[in-house]
Amino acid sequence: MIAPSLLSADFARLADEVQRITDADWVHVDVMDAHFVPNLTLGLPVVQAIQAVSPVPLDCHLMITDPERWAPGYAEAGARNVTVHAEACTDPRAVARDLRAAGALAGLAIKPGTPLEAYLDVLPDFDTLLVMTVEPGFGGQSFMPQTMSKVREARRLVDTGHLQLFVEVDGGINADTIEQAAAAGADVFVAGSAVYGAEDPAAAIRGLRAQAAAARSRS
Ligand SMILES: O=C(CO)[C@H](O)[C@H](O)COP(=O)(O)O
Repeated sequence: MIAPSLLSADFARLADEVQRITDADWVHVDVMDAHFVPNLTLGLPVVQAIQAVSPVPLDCHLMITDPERWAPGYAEAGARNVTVHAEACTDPRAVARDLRAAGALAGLAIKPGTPLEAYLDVLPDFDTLLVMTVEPGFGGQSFMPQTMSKVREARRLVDTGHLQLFVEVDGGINADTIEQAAAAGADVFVAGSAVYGAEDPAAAIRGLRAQAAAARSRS
């Protein structure tokens, strides 16, 4: 699945920007609070407005502190998937339970320096594992190949039946890096600049999806 990140879209024209990516599987919405990450983007009222006009399901990535308090609101707004950061949670299982009860898939994100092993016990309660392939906070950064060991391990756990979730990657995903992430076993690819920076976003989405599918079938 390809999930273009609105972080690279024109924030003054969000309704038009979601219409440019109707070929996408999810639209990725980065919520940043200038506290968990050193950047500030948008919050629930804007997500509600996007939800009302988006033909594509929303994938909300909450880079915020106190996700226990705020995350369920994004699920109640109708987002398909809501991801919280493991590093920000005091009780990840409780967040997952609340997200699912509100009708969303529950996602857990880990930063590049966070080991997967630290969260293996809670992952059965989640539907999505987001492996950050850059430090969260800004678009346009370089993909960190050292994060692929976590994607490979998550893929192995899914393929052997120990976990049942989507493996998502986010940060620096483009035509030069997507095959590496697909070969490692990712299912969902967030791409900001590679889609919204392209002359034809729809063609960019199709190209990335074809590259990922080919790399996955070769691996
Ligand atoms: O979560 C993010 C940053 O924290 C963004 O989704 C991500 O960086 C996408 O942008 P790009 O594809 O340009 O790297």
